[in-house]
Amino acid sequence: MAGDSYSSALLTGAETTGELLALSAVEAGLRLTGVRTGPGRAEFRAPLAPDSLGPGRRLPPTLLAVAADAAVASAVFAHPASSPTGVTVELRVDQLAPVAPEARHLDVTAVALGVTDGFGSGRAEFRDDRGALIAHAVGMMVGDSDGRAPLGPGSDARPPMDPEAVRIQPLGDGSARVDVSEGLLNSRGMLHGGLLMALAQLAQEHCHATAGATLRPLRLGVSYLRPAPGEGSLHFRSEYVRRGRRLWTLRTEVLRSDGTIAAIATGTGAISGVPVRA
Ligand SMILES: CC(C)(COP(=O)(O)OP(=O)(O)OC[C@H]1O[C@@H](n2cnc3c(N)ncnc32)[C@H](O)[C@@H]1OP(=O)(O)O)[C@@H](O)C(=O)NCCC(=O)NCCSC(=O)Cc1ccccc1
Repeated sequence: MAGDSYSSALLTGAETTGELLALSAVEAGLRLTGVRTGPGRAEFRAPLAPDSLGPGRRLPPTLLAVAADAAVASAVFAHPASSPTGVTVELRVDQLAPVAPEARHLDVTAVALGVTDGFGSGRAEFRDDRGALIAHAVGMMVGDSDGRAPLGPGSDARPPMDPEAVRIQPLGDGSARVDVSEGLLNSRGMLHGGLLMALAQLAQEHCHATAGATLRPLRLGVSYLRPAPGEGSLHFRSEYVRRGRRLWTLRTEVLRSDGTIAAIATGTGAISGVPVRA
């Protein structure tokens, strides 16, 4: 399958998204597999290695963000009223609870909430294998109904992504740089939307560390304004919106090398370390 196999596999009546995700480099690198799909619905599963969890037994940011994007996109593009292909324009993830110590896999279930005039919204629930609700995501997709071709020359025929490649280069002023490599691209040849969210999370953690604080992430939302190209570098520039006694909100602009904004990420977290204020 070429090009937009991501969603077309769902529409051609595949019983599972496994065939698709086996070919999808980013999802395969995270061992995220499709369990089943149906009209306006998609289910995914990923193993949870005990040593892969973050502080407070949080889901790894990359798995959380990529699974959110993949699940919501799959559900929306599998909706009978949806265009078969398209892109993510808004994605928000709320982290609700830690993963149970004995949990060994993650189940992600997504449903399309509605598709109208080329736009579709969906919601995904993340549960550990004890059934506990860990996180939820909402997203909005826009279909390719205006006839625009995929960006290309993307391809799914790439080796699985190395999760270690999802990293930022911290800069001294609290901002960060990311060199976009081929392993981070989706089938359209642009930076995978879930990976952009994960990189924004890492960039925000770096900014908090520069401010001397540790935060427990509660919510991260990304607006995808323009495609993030599949080569070159991106600059993640962060600025605090508010620093309260319990909650801090940080806004991160993701800038392309031409200076235009590819995305805006807004994250809210709870202070869990003692902040050092200027
Ligand atoms: C197109 C739209 C969604 C809506 O735009 P509209 O309101 O209709 O406005 P407009 O048409 O003015 O375009 C706005 C700007 O965009 C540019 N441009 C647009 N189309 C193209 C093009 N074909 N090629 C090149 N550039 C294009 C256009 O030049 C303009 O730039 P300007 O402002 O003049 O400098 C835009 O917001 C966008 O691309 N956002 C990023 C979405 C994104 O990257 N999502 C994450 C990845 S997807 C994912 O993860 C899910 C998935 C996974 C795996 C596999 C498959 C899916």
